[in-house]
Parts: sequence; C-alpha cells; structure tokens
Amino acid sequence: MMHVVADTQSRLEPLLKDRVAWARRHGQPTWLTYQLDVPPVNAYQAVARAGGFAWLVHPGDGPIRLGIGQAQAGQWADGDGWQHIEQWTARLQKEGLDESWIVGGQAFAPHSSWPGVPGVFFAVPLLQIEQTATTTRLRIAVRILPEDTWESHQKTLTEAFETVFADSEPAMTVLPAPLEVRFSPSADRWKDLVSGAVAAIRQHALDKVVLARTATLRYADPLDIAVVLHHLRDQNPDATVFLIRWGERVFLGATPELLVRVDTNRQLHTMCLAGSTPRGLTPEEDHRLADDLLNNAKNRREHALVRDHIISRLAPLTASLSAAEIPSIKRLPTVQHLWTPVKGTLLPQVSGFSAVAALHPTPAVAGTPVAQATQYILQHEPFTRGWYAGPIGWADLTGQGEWWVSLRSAYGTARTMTLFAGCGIVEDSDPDLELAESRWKMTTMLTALELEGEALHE
Ligand SMILES: C=C(O[C@H]1C=CC=C(C(=O)O)[C@@H]1O)C(=O)O
Repeated sequence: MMHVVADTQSRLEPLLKDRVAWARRHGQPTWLTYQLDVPPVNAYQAVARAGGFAWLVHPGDGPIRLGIGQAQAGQWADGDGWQHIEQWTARLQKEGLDESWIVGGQAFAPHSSWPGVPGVFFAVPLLQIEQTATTTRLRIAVRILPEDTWESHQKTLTEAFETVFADSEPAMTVLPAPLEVRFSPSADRWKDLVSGAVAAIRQHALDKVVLARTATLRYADPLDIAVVLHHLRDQNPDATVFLIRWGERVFLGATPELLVRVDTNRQLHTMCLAGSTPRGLTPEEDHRLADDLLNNAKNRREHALVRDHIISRLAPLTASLSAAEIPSIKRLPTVQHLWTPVKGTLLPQVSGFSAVAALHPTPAVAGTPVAQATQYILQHEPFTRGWYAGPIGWADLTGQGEWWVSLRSAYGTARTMTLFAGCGIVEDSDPDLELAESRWKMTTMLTALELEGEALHE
C-alpha cells in the first residue's frame, strides 16, 4: 500500500511547488486539489488511529465517506452554524477551492457544547475518501498561504497518508469491560423528571419535550474505536454509522434518523421519526408491538407534532413537498419507530444549508414549541448534551449533501464514554415506560461496546 503514497507524493511535488510559488507571487491564499483512485482502505482503522481531526459517515445504503486532517477549519463557540457555513463556503470558493466536501456539524443548542469542543465546527478535510464496494476515490485538498513552504505541506500530507494507508494491525476482538457505569439522571430522578415534564405539559407550558439521559462508562484499558465502529455497522445494517474526532475526543454512533439529504436537481429527503416500542422476541410479538404502536394515541400524537413541524418549516423553502398521511414502521435491531418519509424539491434560490437550518432541532429531539422545549431541556437535564441530537454530516460547496441527527451515540475518549438516549414526553407519558424506552435506545451503543442491557443493573 505504501507505494501509493510514494507515487502520489512524487506526482504532488511539482503541483505543490507551483501553488506555493503562485501564493507567494500574489500574496494571497490558494488551494491545490487533486483526485485519484486508490486501493481500498480500512476506513474504521484510519479514523481510530488518526491523531488530529478525523470524520466518517457510513450510511447503510451508501459509500463510506472519510475525512482525515483539516486543510481549513471554521469553528464558532455559539450560534447557528448554518449562517456561518454559507459565508465560509463562499470565502473558500473565492480563494480558489473548486471541488471539496465541507464536513462537521454543531451542538444540539447554542452555548451547550462539551468542554473543549466547538459549538459549531466545519472542516475541509485534507484527505477526502469516498469508498464503495468497488471503488475508492481520494481527493486531496491543501490550502497554501504565501508564507508556506512546499516541504511543510509535503510533511503534513505524509502523516495523513500514513494514517490512511499504513498496514492495518489485526483488530482486537474483545473490548474491555467497564470499571464503572453511572447513569445521569438515576432511574428515580429520571422518572421524577418525566413526571415534571408531564405536569408542565398539562399546564400548557409545552406540547411535547424530548428529555434525555446518559450512562457514563469508565475503562481501565483503552477501547479500540475501530472495533466499536465495526460492531455498530454489523449490528445496525440500515443505520448511518458516524464519527467525528478532535484528537482524543471522539463522538460516534449509529443513527436511524436522516435530518436532510439534498441531491442532484435540488431533490430533498427527510423523515419524521418519533414514537417507539421495543422489538418482539417472536415475529408474532414483533407484529403485535408494531400494530399497537401504530394504533397508540400517545405515540401518534408525539409523531404528528414532528410531522406538522417539518412540513411547516419546509413548505416556504420548497416547490413541492409530499409526506404520507399515516406513518409506517421503521424496524431497527432493538426498537421500532413510527416513521414518515418526506420528499420535496427546494426552490431555486434556497441552499441545502438553509434546509438544515430550518429543520434543526426537530420536535423529535427537542419537542414543541421548539424554542420553549429547548429551553426546558437546557434547564432540566442534569448534563450537557453537547453534539448529541445535533446535525452531523457533509456537503459540497453548493450545499448538496447529507446531514443526520446524531442519535444512538456516545462521546468521550478511549477510556471514558458517555452514552445518550432521549424520549419524547407528551401529556400521557408514563415514567416507567419512558425509563424502559431510554434503556432500549441505549442498547445500540451498549451492544456495540459488547455489553448487554441487563448487565447494567441500575
Ligand atoms: C431522541 C431520540 O430518539 C428520537 C427518535 C426516534 C424516536 C423518538 C421517541 O420515540 O421518543 C425520539 O424522538 C434518541 O434516540 O435519543
């Protein structure tokens, strides 16, 4: 594999020298982008061993997209990433960036990121790899400043190439067991929180609020993140496996929820996903649970609030919009959800970024009315959501791309992981059932960490 690196380096050398000379002559930044086909890479191992910035998304029905290193990053402490990104992308294009991905996302709410992690973060990865079953396409994007030397860029590229193309060591097969598992809030506190939310809803302060809880796992030995990613992929074939890392800090998961995909011809796809029940132990029980979910007034109300909101937010941005009147069932390995796919065509002057801005946060992760529900969450949850339930994904410079809601996820380092699970609370929610639901939703990450739900006596 290392001959690919040597070959590419020698092809890049004259191009780098040329761009460095250009930047010097003009006294302004410029970009070098270069694309080539390469042999297949082990993307999970690459993001697991990356030292600096790395990012990956792997939808069940799409290519693996991998970003290693950052040619340029934009980060903001607060606010709405989607305003920043439009201006930022325009600036990159002015500097001469032609084809590239912008990857990243933002925290669930302004001013509520994890310590040391930006509230809004986008990057142009230095190496951008798209891998299908038959092809692996590498794009290199280098930003060159007038004071730079070509050797310094060559060195940074060599390190990034080594991260991706180094011969892979065999993955460890057994993950360590945690020393400790701590829930926040505890089961009793969580039930009180749900009862409090139900009371607030009955007093008409809100219609719905999505409350979350966490489980923090501490390890003596480091977790092999590549193994966790493989488990997430194998155990959740229809989900989108994702990871974003800043050095030691990693946020990863397998989400069933697409926030928005904008593809060619301005076609927009999104979904309403809210209302849950467990999987049955037999096909009969599974069907009975699905039927009960479809006929359950509380879950249908929870779902309808999401559907109404998504339609009302997208209507002004789209020329056409369609969604089924009655939800279907989305079956995941541990849960079943009420699900309504939504399709539309964006108006010519509306960018894909505006669609993300209009949709996040949906009532599937915040509640309704969205602003009051978000405020309620920030005041009542005894932990920081950080990027949990925020949008994560990628776009090209025109805004065409895919963004997911980062659910069924965990944040931490190789020695400590915090798992998140949220539940939509409406006026007839039952605290015991919501406690059970928070556990099924955590099962995605727990199973990927080789833990059984029952092993975690709360
Ligand atoms: C907020 C989460 O799930 C959302 C997505 C599907 C079903 C949900 C529900 O039934 O409450 C939630 O709205 C989560 O998994 O953390």
